[in-house]
Amino acid sequence: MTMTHMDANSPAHGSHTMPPGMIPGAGADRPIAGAGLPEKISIRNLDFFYDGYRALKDVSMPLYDRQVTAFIGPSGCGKSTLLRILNRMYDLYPKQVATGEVMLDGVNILSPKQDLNLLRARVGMVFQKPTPFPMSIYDNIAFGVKLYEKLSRTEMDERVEFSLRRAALWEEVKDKLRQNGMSLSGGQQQRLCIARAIAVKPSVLLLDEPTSALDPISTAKCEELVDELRSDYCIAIVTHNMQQAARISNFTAFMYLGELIEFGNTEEIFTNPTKDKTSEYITGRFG
Ligand SMILES: Nc1ncnc2c1ncn2[C@@H]1O[C@H](COP(=O)(O)OP(=O)(O)OP(=O)(O)O)[C@@H](O)[C@H]1O
Repeated sequence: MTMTHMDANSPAHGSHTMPPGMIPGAGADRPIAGAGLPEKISIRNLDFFYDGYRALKDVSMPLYDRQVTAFIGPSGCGKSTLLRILNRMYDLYPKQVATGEVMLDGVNILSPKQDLNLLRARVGMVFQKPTPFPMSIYDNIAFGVKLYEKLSRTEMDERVEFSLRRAALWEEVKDKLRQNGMSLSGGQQQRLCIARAIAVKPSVLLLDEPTSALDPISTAKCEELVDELRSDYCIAIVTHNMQQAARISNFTAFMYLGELIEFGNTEEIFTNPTKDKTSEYITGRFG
């Protein structure tokens, strides 16, 4: 695959007829890293406001299918805000508004017509702190599934096993499925949350600093898991840990003060960034 840079800092002019692998307004619409890969999500001219405060400014970027994209940047640059838009988490708060387009499989999920329950099944989210429900390991998984599907007992058993296996937790919990999910270790709880997200058959997984509350061994396990999951899902991960971004992502988006400064192939971003700001950040000169 030929990797070239894009100029994500250029003003974007939304076009709906852009060939795949081009970003509207990216320089002279040059090909970008990942050209030719299928875009699961296309973010176009996205602005976000917290009660009038503009936290995201004209962000445009692709999230490729079966690839991991890391959002990096200093505290407050808008990483979590961007992630939370991708499953319309912000909709819970009346004074938070997104404008622009977030196309998921070609459909704008920012549209008021978007069914939010359906969206959140297709776009699963895992938070920084493990958040198992205060119920059994089995029910932690089954609870969400029941909201969307009517499964027989056998089918549900199979779904629970499938999800726990996929989250690399099955071997550790298969003999104690009726035990409370809160009794697991932090790392196991986080994998349970990943299993819970997987159980409703999403195609996108959003991970908001999923390892920042974990010890090094649990972190390594979680990173291995992300590596395995990339073959089936489009994954976006917010991380403060640049080594982690370099280890596990295929693409990296560097953000600063609500703007997307640079997007590209992770190796290129870390070894040969095009923007001074990116270079300053990844070499630890600020942030
Ligand atoms: N609920 C809120 N109300 C008002 N402003 C907010 C709210 N949440 C975030 N912001 C502001 O939006 C901007 C982006 O915040 P966001 O949490 O997305 O940044 P971040 O890059 O994820 O930061 P961190 O790495 O510290 O988690 C910041 O200026 C922040 O102060």
